[in-house]
Amino acid sequence: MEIPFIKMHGLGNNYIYIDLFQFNIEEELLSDLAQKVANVNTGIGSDGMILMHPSEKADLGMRIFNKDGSEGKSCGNGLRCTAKYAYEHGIVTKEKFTIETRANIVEAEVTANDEQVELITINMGRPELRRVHIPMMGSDDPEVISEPFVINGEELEVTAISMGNPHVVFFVDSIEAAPLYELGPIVEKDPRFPEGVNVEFIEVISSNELHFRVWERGSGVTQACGTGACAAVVAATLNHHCNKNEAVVVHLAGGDLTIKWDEAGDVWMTGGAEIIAKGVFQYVE
Ligand SMILES: N[C@@H](CCC[C@H](N)C(=O)O)C(=O)O
Repeated sequence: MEIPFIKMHGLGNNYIYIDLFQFNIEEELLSDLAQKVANVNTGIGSDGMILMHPSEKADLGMRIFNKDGSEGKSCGNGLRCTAKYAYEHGIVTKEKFTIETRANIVEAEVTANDEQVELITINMGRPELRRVHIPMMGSDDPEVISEPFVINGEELEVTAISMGNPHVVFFVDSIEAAPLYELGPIVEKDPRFPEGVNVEFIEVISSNELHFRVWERGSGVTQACGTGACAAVVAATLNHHCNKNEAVVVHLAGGDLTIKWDEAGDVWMTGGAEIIAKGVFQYVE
């Protein structure tokens, strides 16, 4: 089967996008297709696959599949890329519009110059702090803020948050020394997270600046994670390192995002998105 695709990235977090306004794929093929396109040796190579589709509830919809074929519920970098593509390809005709994900409906706003989108701001909605909704097992505390967490025989502290998808945040003294490859895969699959978890390490530079690295559920180390950057700022605020209503620059491996958790409780993410390539994938089931 010949499947038209677009490859896009947000700060290096790259996905194969399929425009389902133009083309349709059977549901039962999606997980296998995601694994095949993402394979760098026998496919195109990416962090996963994203579908952009018509929606009855919003101006358009987006679904994200990780590299291992599992489906995530939200993707911050994917939302900015989807917003850029939708505006530049006439799926939407206004600068402000809505996108439905499996987690929620978000509001996107693009800043364009000569019809080319330069910057995208997404209102990602409210973080979910309740343990049962992250979900995370463990103590009876209803929220997970600086909770002792023993892993690999070491006692660490974690803050856990859902941004529509689960995140666990570790504060480290130096981002260079963050045990990303050592702890990332173990924490992702730890039984305390029944749905798995995205694992983030943060070094606090100041109340307006964080360094950030991520091990993503279903994809491993990526250059950036938009929902992860939002979770990082929420975690840093809950731990009194950052302040509500103040913009925080998050330095990810692939570039910077600006995140703000406002007084009303919504988390705003601003950053860029790029189209890399368009082509046709030869899919063999
Ligand atoms: N890269 C993403 C998040 C993708 C989904 C995640 N791995 C999950 O399974 O929850 C982002 O930019 O937010």
